[in-house]
Parts: sequence; structure tokens; C-alpha cells
Amino acid sequence: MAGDDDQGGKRKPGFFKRLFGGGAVPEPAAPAEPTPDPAPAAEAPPRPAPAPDPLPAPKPAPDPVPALKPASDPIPAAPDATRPAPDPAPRLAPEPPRPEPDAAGPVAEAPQPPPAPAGQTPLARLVEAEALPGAAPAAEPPRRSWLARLTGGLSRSSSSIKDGIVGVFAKRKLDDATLDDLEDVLIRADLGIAMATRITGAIGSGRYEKGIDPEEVQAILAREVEAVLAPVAVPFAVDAAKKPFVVLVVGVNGSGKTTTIGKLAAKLSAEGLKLTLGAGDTFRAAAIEQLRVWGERTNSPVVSRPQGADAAGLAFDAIAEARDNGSDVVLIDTAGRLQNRAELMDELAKVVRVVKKAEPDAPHAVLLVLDATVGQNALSQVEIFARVAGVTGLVMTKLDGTARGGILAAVAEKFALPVHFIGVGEGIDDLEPFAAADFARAIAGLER
Ligand SMILES: Nc1nc2c(ncn2[C@@H]2O[C@H](COP(=O)(O)OP(=O)(O)OP(=O)(O)O)[C@@H](O)[C@H]2O)c(=O)[nH]1
Repeated sequence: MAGDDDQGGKRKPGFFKRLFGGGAVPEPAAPAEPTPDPAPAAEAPPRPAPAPDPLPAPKPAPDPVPALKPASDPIPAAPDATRPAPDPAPRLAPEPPRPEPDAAGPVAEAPQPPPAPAGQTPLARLVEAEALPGAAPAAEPPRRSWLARLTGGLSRSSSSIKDGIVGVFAKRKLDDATLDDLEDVLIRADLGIAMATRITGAIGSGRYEKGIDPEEVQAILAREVEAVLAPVAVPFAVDAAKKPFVVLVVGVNGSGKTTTIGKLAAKLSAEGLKLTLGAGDTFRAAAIEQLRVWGERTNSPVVSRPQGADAAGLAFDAIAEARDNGSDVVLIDTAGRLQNRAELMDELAKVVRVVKKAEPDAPHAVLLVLDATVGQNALSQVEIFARVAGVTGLVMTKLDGTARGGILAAVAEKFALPVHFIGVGEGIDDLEPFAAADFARAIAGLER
């Protein structure tokens, strides 16, 4: 660390003591993440038991255990540390009447003409608007740029960092005590101990016993965060040699998987790629319908089965269909699952195994969708989904909301997994390639 040398061995004498025993530092990574609103019970309908893998009935919320364990935990039906916010808008408000289950197998729905252009109106709101005939379309307020939405979304984190920096350094020289205080500020902003130590080391370097301008601290912070994020800012690439290129999308409940598939489908089809979508979230009927509408909007066939069907079988069929119809890419949705639910993670492992039966070197990409509002819990999501499903890249969604964006730096520092995209809204265009410098400046509270 650059700054450690400069500090002549007197750096942060009380850091670990304060963290693990001193009691002066607030707990940085509280496992019980605040859940803005309870998840509606209707979001967790009784889980059907598709043969051959029967699934347990819904039960109350599990304890947040960051490891795979036997299938004895209850299914969350109530607010949960890993069930982030219910959606700002319902995903698909009314459940459409579904056709009789077709026992014969999956349905590859022919693409329908996309609905009338709707700007950035989220899918759920489109559906709601359709339910109000005669209602005059509300004038949409002008949209902010994606960067403005990212900066706004990160303002909770950046304000606490900025205020913390000002509070720590106003009228104080840089010494062990101020660096310890700054470290606390950074840990509270979810950046993690390793990142916080790295940043304070860089700030301390050559500045001991001197005054330091808070803006200079922000600039160093942005530089250090960017240094960690730049190597993981890897564009998502489809390998044309793999046809179809199989993409599996995984994550906890409500993180934004289906929406991300829709946005990604729009991006890839705009690039001229032919797509097939696999409605592998067979647990939630609305997710199947949601994907069907995204398929219509991107003119992509959607392979679906009735709610409760075997997800692994659906994935197999989606790949077969994509091969048959000459698709370049098949995007396969999966049901949301908490990473500490062993039986649900086993089911995901089975999906991966069956995908390999359909295409031996598939899945070619496994995207873990992380909700930026969950904070520290993202670390255990990455660890366990990576182990079970072989995650190849990350998408962080809801960075336009009240995001806890510092966690992305902590995740990058710990796992060094590629971050392909960030989600900055619910609309079809609200998926941006991840740009390390923009993100770092936004989290540091610096204007562009
Ligand atoms: N503000 C905002 N909302 C988002 C973003 N991405 C997804 N959402 C919203 O988050 C909610 C959940 O999204 P889904 O795509 O249904 O999530 P999911 O992971 O498929 O959900 P499950 O299938 O239940 O696990 C929806 O209301 C989306 O519109 C984002 O980047 N920003």
C-alpha cells in the first residue's frame, strides 16, 4: 500500500481493535439489511412441485446464513435481508389468464408485433395504462441522462462519504486518528475494509501532519476506486463462434433478472443478433408473461412452459429451439432464489448441468444480477452464485434508486469478476455498459 511506508509504522493503531473489540466503530456490514418495504405475499406463491424435483412449500423468512445448508429453511414470504425491495412498480400488475397447461411441452411463441413505442415507460406501467381505457396519456417528465440518474442514485452513498470527509478533515491535520475516522466513513459506505484501507493508505501517503483539503480527499478516493473498478469494467461480448451463445441469468428474488434480459435483448437485437428467450423463471407466472412481452418488444421468440414446470427442462428446450431457429444468442431467465437456500441452489446447479447436456461448453455466460440497494449481502450472493453456477459476469441494477453503490467496489476488490452493465431505470434503454471512471467519480461525490 502506497501510504503505509510514509506513516512510519504508527498507522492506525486501533483499527482492528475498534472493528472487532473496541466497540467504537459501528458495525460495517450488518447482515440484516434494511428492506425498504415488505415483499408482498403474492410475490411468493406456493412453490409448485414439478417432477422430478419436488420443491418445498412456502414458509416464513429464513435466517440470513451465508452458506449452503440442508433444505430445512423456510421460504421467505415476508421482508427478508436478501429479498430487496418490492418493485417500485409492479412487474406485471394483473396476472393474465393463462392457457391450459400444455403437457406436451414448451411453447415457442411466434414473435408478435411490438406494442406502440412507449419511450421509457416501464413494462409494468404500460400494462397498467392499458387497463385504463380512455385515460389520457400522462405527459412524461423529461428524462435525466443515465449519468444524472446514476449520480442521483449514488447520492445517498456519496453524500455520506462527502459529509464524512468534510467532518473528518475540517480543521484537522492528517494523522492516525483522522485516517481511522475516514476509514470508518468508507466502511459505513459499504466500500469494505480492504478498499477503505487502500484509500486511507493512499490519502495518508506523504501528507502526514499536514492539512488536507476535503476535495483532494474526494479526488484520491475516486482515483483509488477507479483503479479497482477499471480492470473489471469488461464489455459483454457474444462469441459468434458459439451458436447459439447461451446466457444464463441468475440472482436473488427481485434483483432485476427478467428486466435485465429484456434490456439486453433490446441491445443485442439492435446489433442485428437473432435471439431466443427462455422463460426459465417457471416459479413466477408474471415473470413468464413479463418475458413474453419483452420477446414481443424485441421480436424474439420466447420458449415458455406453464408455471411450475421444470426449469432445467425449459432451459434445455430453449437451447434446442434457439439452435433450430438459427438464433445467435439464447437468454435464459431463472427464478429468483436466496443464496442461502441450499435446495434452490441445488436446483440452479441442475439447470447448469442440463444446459451442458444441451450444449457441452454452455452456458457461455452466466450473468449474476445484483440489486444495488442490498449492500453487504451482495458479497455472499456473489460468492455462492459463483460457486454454484459459475458466474462469469455481473450486472448491478437499481443504481438510479437509493443505491448503496460502494458495495460494487467491495465486490470488485474481493472477486475481480467482470462487471458488464449497470441498470439505471426500468425502461428498455436503461442498461449501460459499466464505466469505472463515471462510477468512481459519482461515488466520491465529484461533479463530472
Ligand atoms: N429503478 C430500477 N428498477 C429496476 C431496475 N432493474 C429492474 N428494476 C425493477 O425491479 C423490479 C424487479 O425486476 P424483475 O426483472 O422482475 O426482477 P427478477 O429478478 O426477474 O425477479 P424474480 O423473478 O422475482 O426473482 C421491477 O419492478 C423492475 O422494473 C433498475 O435498473 N432500476
